[in-house]
Amino acid sequence: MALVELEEVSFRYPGGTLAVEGVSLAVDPGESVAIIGQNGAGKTTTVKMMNGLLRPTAGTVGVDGVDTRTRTAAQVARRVGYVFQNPDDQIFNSTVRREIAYGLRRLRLDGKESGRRVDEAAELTGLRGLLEENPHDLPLSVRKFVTIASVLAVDPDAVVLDEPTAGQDLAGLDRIADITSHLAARGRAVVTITHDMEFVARHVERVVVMAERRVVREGPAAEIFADAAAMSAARLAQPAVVELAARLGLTGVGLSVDALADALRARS
Ligand SMILES: Nc1ncnc2c1ncn2[C@@H]1O[C@H](COP(=O)(O)OP(=O)(O)OP(=O)(O)O)[C@@H](O)[C@H]1O
Repeated sequence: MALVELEEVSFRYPGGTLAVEGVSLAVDPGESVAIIGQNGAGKTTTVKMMNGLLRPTAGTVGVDGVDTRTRTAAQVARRVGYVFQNPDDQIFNSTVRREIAYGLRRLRLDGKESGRRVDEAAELTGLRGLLEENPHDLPLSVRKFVTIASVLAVDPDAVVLDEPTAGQDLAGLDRIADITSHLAARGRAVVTITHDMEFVARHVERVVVMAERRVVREGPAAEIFADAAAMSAARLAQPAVVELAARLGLTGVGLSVDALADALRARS
């Protein structure tokens, strides 16, 4: 059974904007999925429904087969964690330690287990030396890791990362890739919303393309990126390695620079 399943889901904001229309989408335990698409395509609204922050105005969202409408947002968040696009929408505690520990209060863990979870999440996100800092004094790229750590500490079955790579330098990108690998190794599902096609090409298996409120294409990353017409219709740029391979007339090369270099050597 899928861990998260959206069936014919639509969402209209109270102001009247129809943001998502007829979306069906399933995420299996342990899989890594990227949702890509132009601004305003409905990506954030879709994932907010996965974690119970928003309830669909039509259709159903199931987590482990249970309709999210029958659960509180806190109960759904325990299973599907959501890291906000803007850390400042999520952070409100006065130290990094308190911020990471905040979501654990609902889990009624003993002090030792709670401390262990905070330390592990801080280690994974590079925050070990910053636990007593006020998160609001830290740069945006680090605040993003604070929000990731607070979701990791809860250890949900699925983690949704909304634009995790925005504003990150190379070390930050590597750290995000390490975090997603760590989650995969633990059998957790990861759903990433991103405009960073290079990151998707390197680290994500399955891609869902959204355009104008709907899912317009989904499949293995290599297949989607090779479909120039679909990418262009969704107003998305192909990763450089895919575009270069196509221009060189090399097909089926995949998404890695190494594979492209091998294919070129083999041809010459
Ligand atoms: N709180 C809100 N109230 C009203 N309309 C909203 C709200 N949030 C988003 N929208 C609208 O819903 C539509 C979909 O927005 P959404 O944020 O889901 O798209 P997105 O694909 O995540 O875009 P981006 O890449 O810019 O984050 C847009 O037209 C947006 O303006």
